[in-house]
Amino acid sequence: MLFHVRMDVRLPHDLDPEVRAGIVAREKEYSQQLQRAGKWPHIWRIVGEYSNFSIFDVESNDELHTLLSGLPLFSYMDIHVTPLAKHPSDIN
Ligand SMILES: O=C(O)C[C@H]1C=CC(=O)O1
Repeated sequence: MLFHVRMDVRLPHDLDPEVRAGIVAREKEYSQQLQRAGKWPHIWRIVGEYSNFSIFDVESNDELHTLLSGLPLFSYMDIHVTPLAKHPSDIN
């Protein structure tokens, strides 16, 4: 199942810089692990924003929720999920 996910990062401005760097480093490792596993096949920066558009390829809503709620930045993000279905005009 494919999902389009928008993540808007909202880190507090007064967060300790070392804590922030640690969370961001763990987020990168977690994200790249899921990308290597094929669960997170696309991630794009939204120009001018601390936000991304991503595509997740998972077995179920529950799996997506588990993966998203495991993000080290989870409590610092607004996340919007859109389930995707095959378009009838898609030739692939
Ligand atoms: O920077 C972001 O968009 C937030 C987050 C998603 C993956 C990652 O490494 O950081």
